[in-house]
Amino acid sequence: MDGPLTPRESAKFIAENSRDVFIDGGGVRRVAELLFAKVSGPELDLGSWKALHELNPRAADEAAVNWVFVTDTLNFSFWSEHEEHKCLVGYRGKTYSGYWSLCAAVNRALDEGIPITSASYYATVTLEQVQHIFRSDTDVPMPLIEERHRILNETGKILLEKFEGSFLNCVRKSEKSAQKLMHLVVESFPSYRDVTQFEGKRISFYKRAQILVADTWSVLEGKGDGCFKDISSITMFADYRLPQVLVHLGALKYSKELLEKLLKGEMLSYGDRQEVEIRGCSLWCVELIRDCLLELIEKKGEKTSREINSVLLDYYLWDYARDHRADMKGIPFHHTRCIYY
Ligand SMILES: Nc1nc2c(c(CN[C@H]3C=C[C@H](O)[C@@H]3O)cn2[C@@H]2O[C@H](COP(=O)(O)O)[C@@H](O)[C@H]2O)c(=O)[nH]1
Repeated sequence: MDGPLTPRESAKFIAENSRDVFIDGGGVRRVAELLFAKVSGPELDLGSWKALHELNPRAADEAAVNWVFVTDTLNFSFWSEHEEHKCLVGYRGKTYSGYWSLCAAVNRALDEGIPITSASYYATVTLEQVQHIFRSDTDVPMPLIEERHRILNETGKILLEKFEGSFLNCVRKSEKSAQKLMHLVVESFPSYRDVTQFEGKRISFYKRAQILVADTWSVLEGKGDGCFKDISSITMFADYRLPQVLVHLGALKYSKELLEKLLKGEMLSYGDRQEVEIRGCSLWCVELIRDCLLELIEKKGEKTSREINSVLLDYYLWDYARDHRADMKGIPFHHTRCIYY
């Protein structure tokens, strides 16, 4: 049986058939212009992955690659039903929420001498140990903690069996191809198989596999084993924050019916038509923004040796969403509880 459409093909197909989510051409151009002003700045640069984020590893060694692997294996579903009542993790004097609470908990465990990034440890870690490692400073635990435990055991065992316990061996098997690495990850690790149906076709988003490839590229600083010649083929990562920021910036629009549903905080299930339309149109929207930005650079003759790709645009927009949380208060994000994003 053929594999699913690639994430890019999936997104195009969804955008062409979407009923409740729409891409706004004017908004796409405005976001491209916002990004054009940053094109020579520090944010749209590979180095920002370390420079702007104190919890990310400083090193570019095997331990750092294994830090990225365990973190992206658990990189899903941090949202809470009530924004003011959520999981928080204090680390080195700062309090972290959402995705960063995961990274803070991993670094706290390492400081406590718990080898949470070692497959030989997390392949057999117990639920109680996982609950301790990812404990919250509030009475709201990290969501899906049992699923996180199951996935750690499953993923650790496979990494030991197939890749001698180190994700760097998986990277090296991909011969510096981002696509080969993404597919090797999806074939080897079941929890990364972010695949569903739309209008009778099998489609893929591979959100965690794509961000894993991107974060591996970033932690290795685009050099050596991380010098992926085809990194530009990786698309944005279809999570629940990017749609919110794209609506906030006017590049994406929801139908009245869908907006009302989201404002009520109604849950959407993984694979629901509207959930797929939100993820697919967001992905396609970022592809169009990238195309528009590259045209602007060409037209205005902005001399930049720098590579502009969907990964760097995604990182920038995700960080923008983080930094503009207050401005985005009125813009709902869709609530889907799953292990894929
Ligand atoms: N599209 C996209 N989705 C991303 C990320 C990241 C973390 N990447 C950072 C690390 C290094 C880079 O420089 C990035 O700054 C997490 N997520 C997703 O967001 C959601 C969590 O959101 P909140 O509840 O607000 O923390 C959840 O689905 C999670 O899977 C990204 O970069 N892009």
